[in-house]
Amino acid sequence: MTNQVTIEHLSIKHGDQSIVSDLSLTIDDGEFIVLLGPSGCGKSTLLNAIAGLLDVSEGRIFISQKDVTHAQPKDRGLAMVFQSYALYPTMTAGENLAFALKVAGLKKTDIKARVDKAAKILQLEPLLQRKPSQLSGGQRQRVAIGRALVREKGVLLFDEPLSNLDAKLRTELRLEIKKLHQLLKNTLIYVTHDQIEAMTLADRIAVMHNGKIEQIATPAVIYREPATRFVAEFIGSPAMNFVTGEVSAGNPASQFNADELQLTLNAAYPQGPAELGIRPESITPELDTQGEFTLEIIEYTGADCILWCKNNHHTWVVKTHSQFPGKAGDKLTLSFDNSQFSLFSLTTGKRIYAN
Ligand SMILES: Nc1ncnc2c1ncn2[C@@H]1O[C@H](COP(=O)(O)OP(=O)(O)OP(=O)(O)O)[C@@H](O)[C@H]1O
Repeated sequence: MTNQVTIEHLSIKHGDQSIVSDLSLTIDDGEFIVLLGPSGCGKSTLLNAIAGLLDVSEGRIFISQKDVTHAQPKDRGLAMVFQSYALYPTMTAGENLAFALKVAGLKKTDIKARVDKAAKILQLEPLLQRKPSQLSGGQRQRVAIGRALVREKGVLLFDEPLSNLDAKLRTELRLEIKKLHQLLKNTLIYVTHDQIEAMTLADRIAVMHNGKIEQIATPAVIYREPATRFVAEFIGSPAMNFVTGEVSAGNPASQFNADELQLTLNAAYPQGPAELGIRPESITPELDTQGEFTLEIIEYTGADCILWCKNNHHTWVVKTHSQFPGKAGDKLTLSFDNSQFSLFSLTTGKRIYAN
């Protein structure tokens, strides 16, 4: 049986407020999908609807080709991991892992086999006798993940599982989740507002905004070819630079003209007003006493330097190597990579593609 998840024209309301509207999405068997978006965009609402924890107003949800739109959570063929762990505090880690299987009436030997297997995968064997209060945050979350694994469901849902952990533990557990997916190949739907988590874990990222999916694509496509201005600005740190101007004809390539920038593009694009977006690492700085840009601030981050450069009242954020010799007040020339940029419509915010 394949563990595909299909969502068709899903709408969810709270009172008369629309939280998710007409959303459709197909998640392939074994795929790792991350739902990413700013706070309040509806990610958890969508996940909870898939889990069966809230009612949907319109639309259908299919799991493994079965219509589960109105099915009980336990009958959907999925298991969920929550941000808050939700472990039973009076039970040991081992009892927490076994609990749902006991309730489901599994034989003792089967329960032990499944608990032992999950404990081995998650390196929980030495901790099985401890209560949650005797575990660290990372260990508790591993128990919570184990509790979902022992149920041996084809679809796993994760709701911001790492957000209660400190940065180092988050990185460690992120890797464990990735390994886990490579090993088990479950279909995995993972909610986060952390773009590093999304970029590193996902086969495809669904970027959400106001209850809709703005773009669903591989991390590389989301980063290099954002479909909308919103996605372009939301993904990447420091954020993409934007400048409003005019695309004019040129043969074979168009020209982009703004007060702050004139750039010959790499191909012919539809003429007219547009917004150009360019990532900080697609701009190359060079010290030049005759340069038109002034270096206002230089930030050293260890691996890189972030430069804040000004011309015509516009500030450009540039990412360069950590050995860059400039200092505040220096004059610069900036070279803009004309193969690594995005153009957006000023009216719709949608990406403008070459003719
Ligand atoms: N029970 C509820 N009643 C009314 N409004 C709700 C309810 N639950 C959520 N909302 C609203 O629905 C919207 C989406 O919430 P949701 O929790 O899905 O967002 P999210 O993208 O997961 O955000 P976060 O990252 O902050 O968890 C928010 O505006 C929220 O205020």
